[in-house]
Amino acid sequence: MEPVTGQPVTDLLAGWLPRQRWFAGKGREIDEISIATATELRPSDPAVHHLVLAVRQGETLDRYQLLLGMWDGLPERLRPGEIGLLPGTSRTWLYDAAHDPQATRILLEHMAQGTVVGPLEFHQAPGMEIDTGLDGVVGTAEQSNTSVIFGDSYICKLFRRLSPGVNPDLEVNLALTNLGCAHVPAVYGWVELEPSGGPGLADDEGATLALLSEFLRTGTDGWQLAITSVRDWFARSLPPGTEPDPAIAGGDFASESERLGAATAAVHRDLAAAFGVTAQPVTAISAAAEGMREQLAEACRDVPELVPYAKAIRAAFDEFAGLAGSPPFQRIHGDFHLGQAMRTDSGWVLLDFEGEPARSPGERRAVSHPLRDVAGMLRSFEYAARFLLADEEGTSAEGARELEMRAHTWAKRNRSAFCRGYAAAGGVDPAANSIIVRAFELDKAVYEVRYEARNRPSWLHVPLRSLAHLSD
Ligand SMILES: Nc1ncnc2c1ncn2[C@@H]1O[C@H](COP(=O)(O)OP(=O)(O)O)[C@@H](O)[C@H]1O
Ligand SMILES: O=P(O)(O)O[C@H]1O[C@H](CO)[C@@H](O[C@H]2O[C@H](CO)[C@@H](O)[C@H](O)[C@H]2O)[C@H](O)[C@H]1O
Repeated sequence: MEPVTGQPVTDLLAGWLPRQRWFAGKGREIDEISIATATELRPSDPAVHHLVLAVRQGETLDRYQLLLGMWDGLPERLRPGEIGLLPGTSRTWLYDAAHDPQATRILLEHMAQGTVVGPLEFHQAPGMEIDTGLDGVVGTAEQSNTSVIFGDSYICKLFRRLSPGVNPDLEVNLALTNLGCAHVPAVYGWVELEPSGGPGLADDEGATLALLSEFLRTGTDGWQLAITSVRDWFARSLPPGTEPDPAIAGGDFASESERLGAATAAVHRDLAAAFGVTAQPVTAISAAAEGMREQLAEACRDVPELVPYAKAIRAAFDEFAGLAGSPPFQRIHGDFHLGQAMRTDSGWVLLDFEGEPARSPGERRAVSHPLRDVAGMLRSFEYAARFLLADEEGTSAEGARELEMRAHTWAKRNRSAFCRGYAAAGGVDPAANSIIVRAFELDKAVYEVRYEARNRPSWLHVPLRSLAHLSD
């Protein structure tokens, strides 16, 4: 294989990276890319190298992983991963080998054998046996990383932006699998970058590179189920004089929401058992409120559309800060929304315990109030109910009012059902802690405003519209 570490390759990657969904530094200039580690996994036909790229953007140094494939003449089936022609050659193509079953199978083989290749440590979970005879296909879900699905058996998440230390998704899934929790996918294996994995690394903690989990063959993600229900409710014609009640819609989702609430409480209970519960000093709530205020100030600087709501949001944070007591904090999901839960034939399964992509590794693993997850899911019901409203902008004022009212009734019904299920299964009762829930919801909506402005500007109206209601 030709050298993969030269300037022409990094120049090519500098053009390709910002076009990737998973690249977290969009909108900021790339000052420098260097190759921190390059590990040959296969010498030829196709050659496959595992790369850790160190990407400097201003003060920020991020690390990303890439399975880099190289072919003479790229076959059509690998076009989705095309990076470009290796400069100085006329037919040697570089491509993202996550799209190549021949390359991704190597990951399974190494995990099954528990091999160490250079700085890469492959692991098979205790008591599991990985079938290495399966072809991998890149998943099509909207996601922050890249997942490769192997037959009906496994899904392997390649963490793209590497955070130092063990990734909480691996840490939590492994701990809950060991406890026998029925609401997370079983862990089959993982890959780690050993500490001090090469030049250009900002730390010496190593990183989790990949997580191989049970593929939930019968699963449908909660977001898809919820928006199907919303669409059904929006399309339903109501006989004149009928009270608009989403319970009568064919696609009513409330009993699923209630079961999802119960599954969330069960996962919180297992997280507390696995990682413990820590009584916080009386200052914990005011410290959390301070974090919320800081995020709000930064978000207002980044997204001016948020400014009109800031005063009311700050007032809710102040009310939260004034609460007395020392709440028990514990590990939580951290970025809980409908897309992070799958309904399978045996119930709800929670996914992706990585926390919010924009938070620091320390924040993602920090203990917090479990109602923060509840608030995350409540925001998601708002999203599901409201994101379709923008599509209806051509409708009359009366039609728009009707849809707004339907969105409101759908969200209210499903929010209540989720909270009911959560409390009935032993979770902290959201209804009895409305100041806390409201502050966490507003904090999440502020995060979302920033997230949407950076990643999906056409969705920015969704959290902004909610803020108009929430900050009333
Ligand atoms: N174990 C699994 N079985 C089936 N599908 C899964 C599984 N884990 C994740 N998915 C699908 O992949 C999507 C993205 O997964 P997620 O862990 O949230 O990735 P990311 O952290 O990259 O956003 C999920 O919304 C779901 O549709
Ligand atoms: O799933 P990720 O860990 O990548 O989470 C990020 O992306 C989510 C969107 O894909 C984003 O979630 C927001 O949009 C969802 C609808 O697509 C909605 O259900 C959520 O409530 C809303 O927060 C999440 O915030 C972000 O961290």
